[in-house]
Amino acid sequence: MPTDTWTPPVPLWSATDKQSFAYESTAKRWPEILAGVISALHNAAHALSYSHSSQSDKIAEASVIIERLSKLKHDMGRDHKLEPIPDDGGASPAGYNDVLQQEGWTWFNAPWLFAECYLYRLLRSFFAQSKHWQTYDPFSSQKLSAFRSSGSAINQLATTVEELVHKAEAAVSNGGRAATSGDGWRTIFHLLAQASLWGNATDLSLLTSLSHADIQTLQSGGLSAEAQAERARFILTGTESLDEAWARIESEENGRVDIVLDNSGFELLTDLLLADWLLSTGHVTQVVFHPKNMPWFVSDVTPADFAHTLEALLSPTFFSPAAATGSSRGRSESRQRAFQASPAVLSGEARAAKGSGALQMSEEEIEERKKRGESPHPRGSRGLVMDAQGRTGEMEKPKGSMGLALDPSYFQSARSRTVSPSRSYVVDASVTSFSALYEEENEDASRSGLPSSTSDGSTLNTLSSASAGGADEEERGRSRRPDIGTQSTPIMRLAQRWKAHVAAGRFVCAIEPSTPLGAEVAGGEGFWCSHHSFADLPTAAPELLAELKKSKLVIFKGDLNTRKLLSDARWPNSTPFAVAMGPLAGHFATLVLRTCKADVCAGLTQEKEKWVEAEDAKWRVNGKWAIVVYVAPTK
Ligand SMILES: O=P(O)(O)OC[C@H]1O[C@](O)(CO)[C@@H](O)[C@@H]1O
Repeated sequence: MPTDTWTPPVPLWSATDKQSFAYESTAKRWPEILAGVISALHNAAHALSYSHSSQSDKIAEASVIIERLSKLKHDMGRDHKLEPIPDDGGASPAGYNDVLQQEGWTWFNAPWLFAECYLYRLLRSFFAQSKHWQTYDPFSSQKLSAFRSSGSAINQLATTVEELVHKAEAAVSNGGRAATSGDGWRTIFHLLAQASLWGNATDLSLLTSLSHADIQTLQSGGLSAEAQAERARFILTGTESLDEAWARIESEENGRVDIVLDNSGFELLTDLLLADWLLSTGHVTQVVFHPKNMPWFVSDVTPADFAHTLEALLSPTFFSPAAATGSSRGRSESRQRAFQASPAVLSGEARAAKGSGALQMSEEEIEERKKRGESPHPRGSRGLVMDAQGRTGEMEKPKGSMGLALDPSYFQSARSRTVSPSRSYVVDASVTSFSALYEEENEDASRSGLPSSTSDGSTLNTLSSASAGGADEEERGRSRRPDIGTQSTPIMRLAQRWKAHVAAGRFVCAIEPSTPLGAEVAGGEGFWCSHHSFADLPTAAPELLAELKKSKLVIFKGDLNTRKLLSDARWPNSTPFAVAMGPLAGHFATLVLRTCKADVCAGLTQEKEKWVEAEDAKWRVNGKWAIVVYVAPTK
C-alpha cells in the first residue's frame, strides 16, 4: 500500500466472504444499479430523438456508453480483474490505478469499499470521456423523483422547524442566549439531530426494490417527542453523544459547524433544517456543507444537487400542493409537470392503453418521419400513458419499446410550450438546466397567483469567498422575514431563508455548485471521492484536514461516510469508535449520525451487540438501526 495509506490491524470487508453484505452487494445490487443507469441513459437518448434539432451525435454517443456499461456489468458478474480507470481529464484516477497495479484485484476479491468507490469513479469516466454527456448525472432523475415524493414528510418537518427557528430567534433577540433554557435547546438539538439521522434511513442505492410509497412510510414519524422516543431504541449507542456534541457547540459563540453530506433529497433537507436551527441559536454563525464532486453511490449530494434543492424548494409546484400544504386531498399539480421532472415514474395503474405499444416508435422510425417532414407523434397518441389521476409509480414498459417507456404526447404538448423536452428530461448537472425545468412551472405559478421560483442566478458561496461571522446583524438578516407572498408554504419560506444564508455566507457549499462534475476541486475536497479511507485524511489531504480543524464540530452523515471513517474493516463491534478511526481520531470534534447499512460497525457495548443480534439478525445492514457517536478533539 502507498505510504499515505493507513492499514488497520484487522482485515477489510470483502465479497470473498459469501455470508457478508459485501458479497450480496457485489453479486446483486451493483448489477441492478448498472442496469438502472443503462435504462436511464436509454430513456434520455430516446427523449432526444424528439428534439427539434438533430441530436444524432449525442444519441450515437449514448449507445457507445451503454455498450461500455453493459460490458462492465458482464465483467463484474464474471469476476474479472478491475481495469485501470482511463485518464478522463477529471479528478485524478491515479490513486485508484496505483493501488490496482499493485494489488491486481478482481471485483469479488477487492476490498468491498475500494471496489465500490472504484465503480462510481469508473462510471464517471464513461461520461467524462464523452463529448455530449459530460454534465449528465445518471442518477439525477431518480434523485429528483424520490425527493418529490417525500413532500408530505418534508412539510411536516418544515412546519415544526419553522416554529422552532422563530422561537430561538425571538429568544436571542429578547435578551440573548442566557435567557433561553440551555436544556430546552439541548432537547431541540436532540430532535433535529435525530431527524437528520433518520433522514439517512432511506437512500436510493440501498432501496433498489422499494416503492416510493414504502420510502414515504419510512420517512414518516416527524419530529414529535413520542415518535423519536419510539425510535430511540433503535439507536444502538444511545444518544449521550448528542449531549457531548451540544455541549461543544454551546461552549462557543460564532462557531462553525461542518457537515460531510450523504444523500440528496429528503436527507439533505433534514441536514439543512438542523443547520438553520443551529444558526438561529446564535452559537453557530456558519455551516459548511461538503458534497461529493461526482455522482456517487447513487444518491449522494453533488454540488449541483445542493443548488438544485434550494431552487426546487422555492417552487410552488415542486411538491404536489397537497404535500406542500399538508392537506391529504386535492392534487392540482399538472400531470405533465410530474412527468416532466420524473418521467420514469408514472403510476403502476398508468398502464399504456391497449394498442398504444404500437405507437412507441423506434428511433429510426422517428428519424424517417422527421425526414419526411411529418410529426414524430402519431395521431391519436395523446395521453396514452398518463394516469388520469396523475399518480406516480413505476411505468410499465410497452412491448417492443426497449424499455423506453415515454409518452410521445407529452413531448408534443411540451413543444407547443416553452420547454425543451430534451432539456427537461435529460436532467443534467448544470444549474441552468434545472431552472429550465421550472420555467413552465413558473408560468403556471404566475397564472395562479402563487410566488414563482426565484432563479435569480445568485451564485452560492464557496469557502474561499465566505467568512464566518463577518457580516453585521442587519446583513445576516437573522430576524428578517422574507416576503414571498401570503400563499407561501413553510418549505418555501425556509428555502428563502436558506438562500439568504447562502448569499450572506452563513451556509457554504464547500465545492462551488457550478464546478463541472468530476473536476479536480480546490481545498482537497476531491478526497471524499478518492479511494482513501478517512483515516488517511492527515496524510493524503492535509489541506482539507486544516480546513476541518477550523470547525467546532464536524458531522459525518450516513453509512458510506461511516464505512470510510472505520476503513470498512472487520472490527469487533465493541471496538471503541476512536480506535477504529485510526490516525484521524482526535483531529477535530466528530459527530457520526449513521443508520447501519453495511457490515462494519464499532462503538457498541458487548451487551448491546448481544441484544441486537437476538432482536434482528439483519441489524447491520437493513437501515433500521443506527449509531450516534461523538469523538472529542485531542490533537
Ligand atoms: O447513503 P448511505 O447511508 O451512505 O448508504 C450507502 C450505503 O448503502 C450501500 O449502498 C448499501 O449498503 C452501501 O454500499 C453504502 O455504504
